[in-house]
Amino acid sequence: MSQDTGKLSQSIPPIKSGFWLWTDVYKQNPNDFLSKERPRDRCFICNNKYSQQFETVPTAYNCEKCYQMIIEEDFKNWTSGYQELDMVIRQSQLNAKKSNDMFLEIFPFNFGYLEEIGNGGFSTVYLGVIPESRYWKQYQYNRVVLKTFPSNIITNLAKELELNSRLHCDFVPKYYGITQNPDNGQYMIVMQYATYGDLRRYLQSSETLISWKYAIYLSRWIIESLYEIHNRGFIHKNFHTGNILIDHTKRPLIADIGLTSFIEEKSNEVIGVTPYIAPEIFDLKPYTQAADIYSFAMIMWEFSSLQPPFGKLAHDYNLLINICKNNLRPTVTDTTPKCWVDLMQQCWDPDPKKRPTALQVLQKLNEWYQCYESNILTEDIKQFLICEEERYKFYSIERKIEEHYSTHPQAIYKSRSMSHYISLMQSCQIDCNEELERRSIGNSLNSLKKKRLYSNTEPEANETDITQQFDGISIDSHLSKKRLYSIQEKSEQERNGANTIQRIDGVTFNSNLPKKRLYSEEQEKSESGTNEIDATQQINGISPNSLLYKKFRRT
Ligand SMILES: Nc1ncnc2c1ncn2[C@@H]1O[C@H](COP(=O)(O)OP(=O)(O)OP(=O)(O)O)[C@@H](O)[C@H]1O
Repeated sequence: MSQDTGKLSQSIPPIKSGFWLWTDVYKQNPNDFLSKERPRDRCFICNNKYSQQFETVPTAYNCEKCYQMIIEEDFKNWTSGYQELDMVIRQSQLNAKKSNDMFLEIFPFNFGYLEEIGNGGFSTVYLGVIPESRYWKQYQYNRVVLKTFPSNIITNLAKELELNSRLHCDFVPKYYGITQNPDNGQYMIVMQYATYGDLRRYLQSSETLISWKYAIYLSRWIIESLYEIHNRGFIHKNFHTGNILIDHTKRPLIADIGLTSFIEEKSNEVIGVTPYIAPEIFDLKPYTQAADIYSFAMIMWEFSSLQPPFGKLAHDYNLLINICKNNLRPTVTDTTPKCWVDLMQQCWDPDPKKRPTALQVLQKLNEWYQCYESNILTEDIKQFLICEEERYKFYSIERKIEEHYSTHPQAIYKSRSMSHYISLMQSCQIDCNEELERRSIGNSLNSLKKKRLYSNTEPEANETDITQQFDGISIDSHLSKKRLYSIQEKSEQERNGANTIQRIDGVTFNSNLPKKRLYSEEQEKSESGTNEIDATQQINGISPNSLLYKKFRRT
């Protein structure tokens, strides 16, 4: 048997075992096979009484021992071409105990006409018809989704399959196995087709105006699914409305579990859709489940506005800086009940520790849903009812206007690597830290001078921070602004411009320090021989064009 060839064995020989015995009998006379006369309490192969009945379709009521034997016997007859993939498929087959348990297999590439129905950051998604497979009968002729997987990340495919089989439950789409396109060698996942596509498109589709009641219903399912994921110790890490699928019963399913968990192993690799990524992730803080809650807040906002977050803005470095450093969040719409806003705002709190857990959000949404269902008019439900009407009036007109959905050409809702932005932010952070460090040295050296400066003001009372901004990045320096100001003459402030903006290498530095006043103190200090460091800045070794700096240099 060839391993790691990158080629799926297309001609899998039939095996002479219980499977084929079973399928042969079934093929010849399915009614006979399923007839009542057939002893249901005995294994079809060894005829022994079951200790534990196995209901998996391929074995149809074999005992565990025979099931295991048949499965293992068949291992030598197929390969995906990759050992790690084979391992995952084998394990899923051994683990399958009930008919709806994950049972992965290799499908021949014979899915009829493939219709492209979507594409994400890394895959293209097609709709096809499942062929007759080696084991399964029940899905035959059903529509399935084929999702491409670049062959250079076959480990991801194995990981995604493994995680899906480990997580297997009814809130993730069912995975049936893999196939390979013989024309280009591309591997594809064969998975359940979610009839209504992804939630982003579903919210925007012209036929459905999602009422608040339905928004609560859907978000309750979504958070319950997230809770299940968290409860199993996972973090989704790429939670956005493109990865939430709506099945034929209009229930949400959480997709892309495996890919996102895989990212965990590459410590610095952050992949996702900008508006849904929690700000702390850009600060290279470790992923926690609270990051998923932040993403959920964006999904809540999407329910309220029927638009993707930050759709009118370019998803660039500027936006990131505003989100991470200025706590920029999407604007709350008028037709959103206050209780929804409150919960959403808690979920997008910049401090991950202050965000509620999935369970807490679930409890809240459950409470709303139950009250709504039973017409219990709590204060929250009254808010929903008022907004329901407003929402209907507003969106029935607004949604017809194309502009409502039009997004900025640089608003990107496909997952992509954030490494570039993270390095940019890190280098800026380093500059800022260096500046702070420099200042703290300066401050301690300044202590003598400050004592003198403050001597004619009240102690502590006027203590405050000076906030400086590098293009929106706030740096709190622990200088005493008010104190400094209090000894400042107003006219002097006006003359020298208290708010000095310097632009260095495209980075705006906005210092509120009264420079001249400081300078005069600096000058005194310099003259007295102390190594004074001023309140102006040096970034990346480029000196600002400030009077204070120049004068200081001269001294
Ligand atoms: N099982 C499915 N049923 C129906 N539509 C699907 C299914 N899987 C994916 N799609 C559609 O294809 C789109 C892209 O798929 P998917 O999100 O899995 O690709 P991706 O490359 O992993 O995306 P991402 O950008 O999130 O990484 C989805 O947003 C959805 O519209």
